[in-house]
Amino acid sequence: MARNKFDVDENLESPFNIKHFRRAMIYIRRKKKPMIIAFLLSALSAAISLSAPLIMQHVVDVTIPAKAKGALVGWSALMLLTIVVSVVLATIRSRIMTRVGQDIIFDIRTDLFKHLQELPFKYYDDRPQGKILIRVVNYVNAVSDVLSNGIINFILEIVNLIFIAAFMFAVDVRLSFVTLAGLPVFLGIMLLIKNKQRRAWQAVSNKSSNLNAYLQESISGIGVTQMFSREQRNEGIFTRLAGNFRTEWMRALRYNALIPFTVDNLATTVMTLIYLVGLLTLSPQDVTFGVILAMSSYAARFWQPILNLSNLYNSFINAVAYLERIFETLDEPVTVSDVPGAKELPPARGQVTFDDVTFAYDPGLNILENVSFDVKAGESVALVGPTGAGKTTVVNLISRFYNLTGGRILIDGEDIAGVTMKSLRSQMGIMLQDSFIFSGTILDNIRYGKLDATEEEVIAAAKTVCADEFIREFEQGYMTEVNERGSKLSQGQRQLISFARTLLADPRILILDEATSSIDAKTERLLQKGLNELLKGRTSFIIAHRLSTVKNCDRIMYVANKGIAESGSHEELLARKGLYHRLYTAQKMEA
Ligand SMILES: Nc1ncnc2c1ncn2[C@@H]1O[C@H](COP(=O)(O)OP(=O)(O)OP(=O)(O)O)[C@@H](O)[C@H]1O
Repeated sequence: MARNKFDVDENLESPFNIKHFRRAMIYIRRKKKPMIIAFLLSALSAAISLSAPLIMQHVVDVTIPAKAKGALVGWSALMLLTIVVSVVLATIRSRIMTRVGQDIIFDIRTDLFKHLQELPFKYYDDRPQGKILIRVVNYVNAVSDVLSNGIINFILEIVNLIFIAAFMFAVDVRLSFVTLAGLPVFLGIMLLIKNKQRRAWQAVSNKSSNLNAYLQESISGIGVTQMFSREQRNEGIFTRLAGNFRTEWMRALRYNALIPFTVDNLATTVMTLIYLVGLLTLSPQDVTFGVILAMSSYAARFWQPILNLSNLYNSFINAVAYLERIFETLDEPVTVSDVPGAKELPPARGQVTFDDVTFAYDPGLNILENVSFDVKAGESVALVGPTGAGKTTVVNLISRFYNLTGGRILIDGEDIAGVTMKSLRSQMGIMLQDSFIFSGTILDNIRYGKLDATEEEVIAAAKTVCADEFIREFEQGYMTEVNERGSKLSQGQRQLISFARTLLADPRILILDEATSSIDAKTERLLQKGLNELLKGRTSFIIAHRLSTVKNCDRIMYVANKGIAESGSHEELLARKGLYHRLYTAQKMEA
């Protein structure tokens, strides 16, 4: 059951959690060196630019009244130099930090992808793909700047603030307190909106996730949409989801905009107060024009880092909404994995035993109950039965795509729960009805079964399963580029490629799930020869609705009522005149 359908929001985690940032530090710490360099460059650049008001004060109060033209030129040149140096330093820092930001994106994304590759089928069963994609692509992008520049700028703005305050207090203590008077008001407003703002950004992340999920689903199902002329209806759904996103975005921005608005107004009020208090206390010994000028410049500078800090705070709040989703994915347990001390499954002979196996996808809803059977090495077994009876489930369990609810599955007497996944799956070949084709050449796609296979081996495998002929008909032959999911190829062609891929992998246990259903009768007859080659000496499980394709199997198991209702050879089952007999006669009559 899909836990997070495209129009169902993912649960919001309620309390604000600083642990997400602490955890993000793992990525940031790896970039400690360039970040320290960037920080020092910024601090230097800030300190240099801070000396400008002091120069200005000296020029207004001393150099100009003394009419010292030479000194004036000297001070002007120094001022220019401070500007040039701070710009150069800022540029170098920006280069370093862009790289750091990209490195952090790279690291998080690689970790996410690695983890996603290990997550069990159950994880993918439960959520729309679009909601997974958005985490790896968009969310990681969204947090990169905060985790790189954001951190540096945060420290820098604090240092900047301390510097400015120190310079300010050095010039005039009274006027400095006037400048600080706006701070409590500002902090009060921040505290008031903090939680609402965070929830608003969480809602934005949910709505963009929903939108993405629907978009992804719509693109995947475009054929069905057009066939059933559902375009208008889908457009309506999309518009609704896009509208939800817009509404939440606007709401979140309202909170964000409130902060600079407050800062701007406070800064203006403070400046006015400085002029007012300054002019009221103006005296040649105490508050000179130079002091007022320097103080108003510092006051403007003092509120600038506060504005920057509040903008950074906005970005942090926004990033938390994304970080919690990213870490949630990284924390998703790999429930189907190697147990501690898992051993290698030795090269298998191929005996498969189900020992009292019970299985449920969703707790309490058993699909198989207390199923036991034993398949000898090299035996070919057909699984037949009504739709939804559990045939695919049986073969998915042999490959350990899911954990059992009860019982054991043994290969050559070895419980598959105790062997490494790699050693187990490398000995199994699975061919599904929807053979997946990756973007790349046909050659690459076949070679997927054995990465070090030579071109000759690939061609030999293709020949065995009768794929060689159609591949050569393409202008580029084996080098023909196919798109993701193989949309350039017919379903049957995709299956033949997948047959070749599996043959190349040379598995001991073979699973064919409706693998021949899309191949026409003529090709299937041709393929039968290849298929016989493929099956030779291997244990095989063949799921097929077309009974004509499985009657030669050593054993036929009729899956029904949460277990194996009938088992025997074609002849035996026909003689029994039970479920299989009924199904077979029904199909014969249809033919
Ligand atoms: N990922 C899943 N999550 C929850 N339930 C599932 C999942 N996959 C299958 N099921 C349910 O398990 C039951 C058995 O499904 P399974 O695919 O094994 O049947 P099948 O016999 O192979 O069917 P078919 O002949 O149509 O391919 C069905 O009732 C199905 O609804």
